[in-house]
Amino acid sequence: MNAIELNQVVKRFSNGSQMTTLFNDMNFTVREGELVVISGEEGTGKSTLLRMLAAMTPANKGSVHVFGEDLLTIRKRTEWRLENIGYINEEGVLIPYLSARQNLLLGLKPDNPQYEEKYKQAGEILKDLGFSEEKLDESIEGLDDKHQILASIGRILMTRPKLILADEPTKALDGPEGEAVLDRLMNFAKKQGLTVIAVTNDETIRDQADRHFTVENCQLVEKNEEGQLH
Ligand SMILES: Nc1ncnc2c1ncn2[C@@H]1O[C@H](COP(=O)(O)OP(=O)(O)OP(=O)(O)O)[C@@H](O)[C@H]1O
Repeated sequence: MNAIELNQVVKRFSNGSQMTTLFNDMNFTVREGELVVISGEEGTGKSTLLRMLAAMTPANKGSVHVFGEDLLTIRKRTEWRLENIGYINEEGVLIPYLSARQNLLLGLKPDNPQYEEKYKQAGEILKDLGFSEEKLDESIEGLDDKHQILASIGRILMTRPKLILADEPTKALDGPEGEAVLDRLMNFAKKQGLTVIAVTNDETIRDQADRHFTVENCQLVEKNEEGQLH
């Protein structure tokens, strides 16, 4: 099954008397389990694309299907999003005085029958993302920026999303640090067979992706390794 199918999508915004067209008759298909990177200039609509895929903003024309669900007519939008989408951006929300593991377990009481399983799952996710055993139980405020971002990502992965939409989550980190975080995320997704659409200009991460697109002339244009059209 295709994870994503966009057909003839038009997306525009009006700012007063001015109309900005971001996408015009745009088509985009992603298979389940693919890792896709989208890069390109500021303001071309990359974040808007991710928000359309998360049913957070509708297309003006055309059709948007995610895991077979028609996002223009979907009824239980919030539930669907919580069940299927892991939306990762710069704004991680963590409780600073709790540990990374406790943040992943938020809302779950120790007497919940699922607690033990979730406790184990939280540890596994954080270790897969690069946490050492002792860092799992250190409070968030004692962790470096890289581990704080990884913990935010871990919290999103706890909901077992099928589609990860990552909008420059490592913008605040230095090149190699940010790269290491995205690398962990990509490896996690590959191992779990998750589908990923990541917006980043990091070339190393781009090389790890199955496919790479840029937004040009209101279209998603697929690039090969040399940055040329297929
Ligand atoms: N809700 C909105 N209302 C009006 N205009 C909007 C809205 N959301 C986005 N835009 C406009 O659409 C354009 C594209 O924005 P978007 O954030 O999708 O681009 P981007 O490629 O992700 O850029 P960046 O790399 O800066 O995040 C911008 O000019 C922005 O001002």
